[in-house]
Formats: sequence, C-alpha cells, structure tokens
Amino acid sequence: MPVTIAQLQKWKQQQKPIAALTASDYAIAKLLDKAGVDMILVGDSLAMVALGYKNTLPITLDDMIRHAQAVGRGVENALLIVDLPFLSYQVSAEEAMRSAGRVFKETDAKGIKLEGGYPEMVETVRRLVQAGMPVMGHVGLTPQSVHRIGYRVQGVTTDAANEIVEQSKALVEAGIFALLLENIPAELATKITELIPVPTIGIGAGQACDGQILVTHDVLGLSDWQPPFARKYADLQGTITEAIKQYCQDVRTKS
Ligand SMILES: Nc1nc2c(c(=O)[nH]1)N[C@@H](CNc1ccc(C(=O)N[C@@H](CCC(=O)O)C(=O)O)cc1)CN2
Ligand SMILES: CC(C)(CO)C(=O)C(=O)O
Repeated sequence: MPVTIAQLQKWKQQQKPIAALTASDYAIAKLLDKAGVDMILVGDSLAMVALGYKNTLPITLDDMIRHAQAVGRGVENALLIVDLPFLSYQVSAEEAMRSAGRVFKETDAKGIKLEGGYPEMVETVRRLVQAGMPVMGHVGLTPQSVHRIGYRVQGVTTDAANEIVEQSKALVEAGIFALLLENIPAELATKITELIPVPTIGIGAGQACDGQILVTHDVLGLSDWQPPFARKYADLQGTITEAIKQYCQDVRTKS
C-alpha cells in the first residue's frame, strides 16, 4: 500500500517513526522502495552527490524534474517528495506557484519541499497550499543559504532557537504537511516536535524527531564527503573499486 500524507499525520500520533532517504536515479530508488523506505525525497543535494557540483545552488528546475521522473519510475510505495531548487521559488509567490506546478504536472510527486520560514516564504507556502499543492517545510540549516550561513549548526543561541520555533509555527499555520529540521541541537528539535501537530523529519537534529532522513549516497558510502552526523551503513566506494579492478584485470588477462 502506497504511503500517503494523511498516513504520516497518523504515524506522528501513534509515534511510529518515519524512515526517509533521498534518491536521484531509477535503479537506487527502486531498491529503496522495495526495501521499505517510507518517504523518498528527490533532494537538491543530488546537485552535489549525483552531479558533482560544490553546493546545491547550480541545479535547475529542469534538472530536478528530470531526476524526479527517473526516481518516480522506480517508486511504488514510498511517498515521493521533490525539492524546489535555488531561485525557482524565492523571487515571488507567483514564480513559486509556476515552479511547483511544473513539478506536479511533470512528475509523480505527492508533495514539494522548499527552504525557509521567514515571513515572505510563509506567505508563498500559504499560496501553494491554497492552490492544492502539499508543501514540506525546511528550517534550521538551509543549504541554499550556504554563502550566508555556511553548514554549521543553527539555533544554538536562545534568540536563534526562538526564531526557528517561531518559523516552524508560522509554517504550520500556513499549511505544511511536514517539517524538515536540519543540523539543529537535539533539544530544539525535541521542543519543535512536541509543539507542532505535523511530523518533523530530522537530519542532524537528534533522535526525538518523528522521522529521520539521510542522503542515500552517504548511507551507502558513495560520497566524497559527508556531514558528521550521517551514519554510514555500507562502503560502496570500496565495493565498487574492488569489483571494477577485478573486471579490468579479467579483461587485461583475457580471462
Ligand atoms: N553528501 C551530502 N551532501 C549534502 C547534504 C548531506 O546530507 N550529504 N546535505 C546538504 C548540506 N548539509 C550539510 C549539513 C552539515 C554539514 C557539516 O559538515 N556540518 C558541520 C560543520 C561544518 C562547518 O562548520 O562548515 C557540523 O559539525 O555541523 C555539511 C552539509 C546538501 N548536501
Ligand atoms: C536531505 C536534505 C535535507 C539534506 O540537505 C535535503 O534537503 C536534500 O537532500 O537536498
């Protein structure tokens, strides 16, 4: 049975944790889905782990849609969410509507995710939700702001923590169905998770969140570098290197 947005709300009440991962291609997405992942995010981190860019800023809406289509062909059960890339939604609510609208018209996405909880973005979220598009929020460390805030932990001072709490409440009031909390102290994530009625999905935000997400390339040991909080479950760099060396040797020895 496919996972639905309504189900996520129920799982929060039942305290059933949500297991989410990112995906950027058909083959891996199909494996994640068959292994029982609840939510698959076509995250703009694919700009780094799949396309080799230094940060998430260069990826375009066309790129995101192309990858989302490939992932969508491999997903049967997981809830498919697609990130809006940098500058496809910040300029105005109208542009955000057109960008998000393209994602829903051209892919099998059940929801979109965008970064930020400042007042203008809250109004954009409200417009998207009013137009029928489910939105997942993302606060704390928002990687599209890397040039302003870097990748360090957010919400450390009392003022910064309070601001993230206020942004979370405002996004909920605007209609988000879930909230991603990235790289914030565990106590702050616990507080937000207890405070808001929609599921929180954490990455580097402690164990109290309603769900967890990691970048699949990090989980599988395929990334050049990864955040300190990303737990590695396999060493595919090693496995692939050994397999390919063996193949090259077999060819060269004509075996
Ligand atoms: N592959 C990979 N790439 C990614 C993400 C990921 O999940 N994995 N997520 C996004 C980037 N997010 C982070 C979050 C934390 C860190 C990180 O490294 N943080 C250090 C401090 C770094 C600093 O001070 O500069 C810390 O201790 O918090 C790096 C990228 C996009 N790219
Ligand atoms: C998983 C997460 C939160 C990492 O920043 C994301 O949004 C992405 O993959 O683009």
